Amino acid sequence: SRRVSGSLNGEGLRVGIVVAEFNDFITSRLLEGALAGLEAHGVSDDDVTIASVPGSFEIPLISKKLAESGQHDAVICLGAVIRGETDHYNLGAGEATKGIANASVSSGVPVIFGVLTTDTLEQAINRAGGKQGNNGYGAAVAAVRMANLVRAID
Ligand SMILES: O=c1[nH]c(NC[C@H](O)[C@H](O)[C@H](O)CO)c([N+](=O)[O-])c(=O)[nH]1
Repeated sequence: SRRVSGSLNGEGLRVGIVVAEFNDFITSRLLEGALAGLEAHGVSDDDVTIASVPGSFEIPLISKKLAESGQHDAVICLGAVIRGETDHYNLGAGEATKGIANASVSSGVPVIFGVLTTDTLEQAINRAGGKQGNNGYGAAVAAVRMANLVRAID
């Protein structure tokens, strides 16, 4: 049998990042983590494009546009949907998740889900550079691996 895997070598890869401004106390840290992860894996800063959107609900459209542009080998989506009193949480989180998955499958370009969906701000903080690490960094590693895996398969 043959194994096809996505290498961790990000040299030459072009990566788009869509980051939500809502909860920017959290999302700015996710962005820092993602940029650190890309750099640690050899992606040149010149090959990284960052697009800011108002909130996670707007991520699907811009991630789809970046993916379909043909200018990026992967797109990373960063946001923080924190369950507040409003049921905005359920609507936003579900739509963002579905929209991001659709952007990837419909474009054929890896679109990485780096949107925190937590009950509390503390949980989000812990996943944006706190005790549980930084989800942004993990999203960057997934982006490199998926971009290389798609290249290996195509
Ligand atoms: O990214 C988020 N956007 C949120 N709302 C804004 C939404 O994403 C859109 O930007 C807004 O509805 C305008 O379309 C959130 N809440 O309302 O709770 C949230 O927790 N996270």
